[in-house]
Amino acid sequence: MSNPRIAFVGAGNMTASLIGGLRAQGVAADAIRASNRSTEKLERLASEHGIATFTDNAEAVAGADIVVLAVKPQVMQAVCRELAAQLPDQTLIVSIAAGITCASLQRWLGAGTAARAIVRCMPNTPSLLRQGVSGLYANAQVNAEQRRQAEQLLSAVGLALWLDAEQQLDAVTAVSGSGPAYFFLLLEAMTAAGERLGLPRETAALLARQTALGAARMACESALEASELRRRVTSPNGTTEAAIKTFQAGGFEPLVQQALSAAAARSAELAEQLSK
Ligand SMILES: NC(=O)C1=CN([C@@H]2O[C@H](COP(=O)(O)OP(=O)(O)OC[C@H]3O[C@@H](n4cnc5c(N)ncnc54)[C@H](OP(=O)(O)O)[C@@H]3O)[C@@H](O)[C@H]2O)C=CC1
Ligand SMILES: O=C(O)[C@@H]1CCC=N1
Repeated sequence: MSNPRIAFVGAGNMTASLIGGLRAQGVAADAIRASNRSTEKLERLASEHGIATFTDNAEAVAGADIVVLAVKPQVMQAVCRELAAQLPDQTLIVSIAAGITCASLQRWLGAGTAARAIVRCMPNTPSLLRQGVSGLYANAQVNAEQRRQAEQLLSAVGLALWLDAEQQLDAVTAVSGSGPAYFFLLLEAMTAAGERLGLPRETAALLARQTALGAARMACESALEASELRRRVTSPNGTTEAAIKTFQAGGFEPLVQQALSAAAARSAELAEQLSK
């Protein structure tokens, strides 16, 4: 099956990014369908991409080779139970929901059926610009062709990295799923600090944003480690050293570790709570 039919259930931000990425890669509009509870987002997707849209999830998934579950974690159980009887055993299920395990999906999609082929992914919001990164985990039922299809789907919006263990998705969520928010927090703090140091707010914001973009591109495009790139900015006894020493005296690295551990723990806790 070289041109799989893909149905998206839930037509929010992540679905809009994925469909935009697939269409930009040349996937035909008639290979893509989407459903959503309300109509506004569906109308936008239909007019931007010419895809068929539905308010009935069962209608959207009929005949699909791949069903992408892209609703919030809290409504996933109800959506799966509603679709369980509609999905043939061989359908590839791709879930992008945070903290919903393959075991829960399998149970909700029909305990009586054969084990489902499920790929769990954790993308992030830069997918909107096709600059995302996703961690992917496939259960044992996913065959080589389905792995390739899932990778192609997530690669349409950025990098797609396979994981060996489902549990690693908690760490991926902590690093890259939630990660854009950490950089935005740093931008907010740097902008406020620049303003307090006497710059107009817009100038401080522009300096901070462009610096983030330049630093991210250097980190991505250089063969050097981040630590070496940092060392090259840091003149002995200069201004950068003064700032870095202040960050470190305030416990910057252990604080980052604590923050990411809290995100990973919350991801595991959500999985536990939502599995009931
Ligand atoms: N945002 C992020 O940074 C990331 C999010 N994720 C995961 O992606 C998933 C989607 O997130 P995101 O796109 O941001 O969320 P959104 O809230 O933008 O999209 C969810 C969509 O699901 C729709 N929906 C709700 N209930 C149903 C239903 N019963 N049937 C059909 N559609 C329904 C909503 O419709 P309506 O508008 O009518 O309520 C909404 O459009 C989540 O599970 C999240 O955990 C993963 C990685 C990163
Ligand atoms: O904050 C959250 O729970 C979701 C998962 C990753 C990004 N947003």
